[in-house]
Amino acid sequence: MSKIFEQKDWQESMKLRFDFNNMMTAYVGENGINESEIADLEAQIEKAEKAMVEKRTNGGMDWRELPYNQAEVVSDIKSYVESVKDDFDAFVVLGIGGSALGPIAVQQAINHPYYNELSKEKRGGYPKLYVMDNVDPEKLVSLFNIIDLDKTLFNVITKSGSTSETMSQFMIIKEMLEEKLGKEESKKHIVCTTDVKNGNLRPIADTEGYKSFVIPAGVGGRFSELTPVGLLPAAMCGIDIEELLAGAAYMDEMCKTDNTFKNPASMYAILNYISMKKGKNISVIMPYADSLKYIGDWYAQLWAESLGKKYDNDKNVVNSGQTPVRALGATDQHSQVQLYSEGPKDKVIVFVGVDKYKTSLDIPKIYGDIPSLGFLGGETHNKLIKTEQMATEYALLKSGQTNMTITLPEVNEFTLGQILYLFEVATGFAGELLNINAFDQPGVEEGKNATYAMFGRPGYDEKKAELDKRPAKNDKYII
Ligand SMILES: O=P(O)(O)OC[C@H]1O[C@](O)(CO)[C@@H](O)[C@@H]1O
Repeated sequence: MSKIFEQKDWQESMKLRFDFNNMMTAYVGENGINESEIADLEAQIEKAEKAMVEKRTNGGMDWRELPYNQAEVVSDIKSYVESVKDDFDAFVVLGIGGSALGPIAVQQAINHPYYNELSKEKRGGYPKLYVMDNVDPEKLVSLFNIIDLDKTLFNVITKSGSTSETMSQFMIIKEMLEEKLGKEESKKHIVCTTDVKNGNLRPIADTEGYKSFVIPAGVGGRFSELTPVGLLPAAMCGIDIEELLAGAAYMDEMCKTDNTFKNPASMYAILNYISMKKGKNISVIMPYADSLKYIGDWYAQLWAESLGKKYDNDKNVVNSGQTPVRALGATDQHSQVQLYSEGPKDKVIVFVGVDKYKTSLDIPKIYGDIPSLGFLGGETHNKLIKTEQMATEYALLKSGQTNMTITLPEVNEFTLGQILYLFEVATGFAGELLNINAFDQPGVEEGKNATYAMFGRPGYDEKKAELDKRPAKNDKYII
């Protein structure tokens, strides 16, 4: 008997739906998009499609093969997890950006919302998960107050192998472990995920004898969730990583068609591209499920770092991109929707809905004598959140604010794999339409280099001299 998720019917029932009616002029009015505007882009769309295929064939987008080429990696991860999970109560990820946001998003989506507070037995025998993605001293010190080093496994994740935030956390923890447990024993408490050869972490892992996993060379940080970057922390929390990859593969099939109106990734990119050209420079992602809240954080890095570029591929200054904003339904209806409804029409709102929540919650049939409360009684929170989502969609439609909805039949590994992969392909496609490089991030270098110079890193004397020449702050402007 095959497992349920391998059954074609079940997969079909778990297919994501992408509804872009409310992006179209026929529905949202003058702020919307006409089909003719999409038709006018035919040549550009064809060029983008060709570039996507070429990049995929020539190794320019290795992340697209991840759903298919990781049988050995998955097996290595699973046997490693089985061999260590009983020894540890906590699994701590040390990473930042693409080396942290995916692991957080997937774990929050799939597991119990209070996973860390459950007993180990209720966690299926898996350790608690903590993700340390900052160098705020208060946070790390506070972690040491609640974990027991003897029972903690640290996963140092860095694609470049050199990120100061991650490597400094590693340095602190390595010394603490060695002081407490001795050099030999502490090795069992560190597992590294990094490039096969580049950066400082690979030689350190090899010399120290740490267990390590590889981030494939052609996969950049924000596209790396489906590599051991995300797969190891997910498997360590009992998440079915084969199912995640199966969902991504399923979405890959959906994204192969050159029929734009059937291709969710290219349509997502096209609609946002046209919107950007019209000055809609904000991309609001608003899931109606707490479990999907952190998908917003992951998406924010993907969309912002990939599309926010000064130059296009022909070296023209374009200052492209859309600012991602994270919101949560229904919570942010009571903080941000006023702006979305009546503020500037400079946004595309992306609702992410769920058909079937993991649980159902009845509202008791009480206060029937108070009509403004009684109407809630006898209903469910499931119906209430769904209704609020539809009502907000309607309100934004009425106010002329372009919006679209992605619906997951359920939140599970298969649907999560689909949405992650959908956003990745859409980002690549948007990059092609914008004629920019969606896979680099030159804009973060200046800040990094200035940090190195101020911190006295060797080789940064020139940058230090440049910084020293910057104008002194004027007291007049400091209150
Ligand atoms: O995985 P790494 O190499 O430590 O990088 C972390 C993050 O830093 C960035 O390079 C930006 O500074 C992101 O692209 C990346 O996800």
